[in-house]
Amino acid sequence: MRYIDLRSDTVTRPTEAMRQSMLHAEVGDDVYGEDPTINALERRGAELLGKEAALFVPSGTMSNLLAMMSHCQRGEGAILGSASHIYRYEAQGSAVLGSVALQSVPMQADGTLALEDVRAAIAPDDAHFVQTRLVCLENTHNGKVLPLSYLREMRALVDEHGLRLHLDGARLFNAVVASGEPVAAIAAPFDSVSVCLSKGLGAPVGSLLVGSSPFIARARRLRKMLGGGMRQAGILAQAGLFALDQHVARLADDHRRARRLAEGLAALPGIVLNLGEVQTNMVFLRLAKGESAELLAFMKERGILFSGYGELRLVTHLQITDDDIDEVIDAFTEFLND
Ligand SMILES: Cc1ncc(COP(=O)(O)O)c(CN[C@H](C(=O)O)[C@H](C)O)c1O
Repeated sequence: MRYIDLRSDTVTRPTEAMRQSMLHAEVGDDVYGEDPTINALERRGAELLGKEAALFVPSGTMSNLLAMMSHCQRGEGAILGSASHIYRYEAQGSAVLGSVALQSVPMQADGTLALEDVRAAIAPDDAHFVQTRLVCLENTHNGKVLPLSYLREMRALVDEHGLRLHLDGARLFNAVVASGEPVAAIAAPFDSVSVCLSKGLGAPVGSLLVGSSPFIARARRLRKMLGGGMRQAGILAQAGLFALDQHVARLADDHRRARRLAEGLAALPGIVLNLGEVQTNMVFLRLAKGESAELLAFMKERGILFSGYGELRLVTHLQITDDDIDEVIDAFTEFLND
């Protein structure tokens, strides 16, 4: 059965054209630095984001973990949002494996961290406290784009305190396409950026961690320590190169479909949805009454998948078509009329 799978943009599958491109990728042993396709992808990532170097990593979770462990020594602290992926959905790996103290602050509705909350969370230089070293942001966060002006304000704050700034840019290119800002401009305020190739960009595997040469050299050693050293992974890196060439501009299609889905659902009685929050490929909604579990079961029977507990999340991506959007709106209409 073909599902209309709106659970996440992590479910994207390589297109036939991407597979063909992967088939002929040149490969080598990446632990020796000899995989020409991985080397090309890392160069491309560094150039695109305006940084010195980049590292191809098997997942966004590992990419963020390497960033945290490369910026922070054992016992140092990182300030991040209480609803951020690093804090909530990466098994607190940077605390468990990197001994990084996670200093969470509330996230604003728009995905930002209030500057005053971050300032207040910076530990005093006193042996009773951790030494705060890093601040982490996420862009997009739950599909929302952080304003460039805000990123620059946060840069000024971290500079004021001699801290570093990391971006979990799992969906950075969604932010680029939605904002019209060049990717290098969004990356500029950050010391390091993690970018997922395996979400909306449609590669089967992988992320790029981008930063200074010394930072990436340390991250590369830590990746090996964590067992992330790869061999002939140029086959996967080629998918990343293909995605950067062919799948960035088309993210606008995902955003358009998410908007159309949100407008269709918002018009239905019994759906609680904030259209203003639909800025890229994610639609969040609640039922005015009734159980989400019942809705999810009803939809699954009709070959429609999405996720969430309480607040439901529907994510458009490469494999979601205009007809799929119509079908989902019709299924919601049927559910609500029952
Ligand atoms: C902002 C952000 N940063 C990092 C990651 C981790 O990427 P992977 O480790 O899955 O490659 C994700 C994955 N997010 C996944 C999803 O959205 O379905 C799940 C929740 O892990 C993410 O959303």
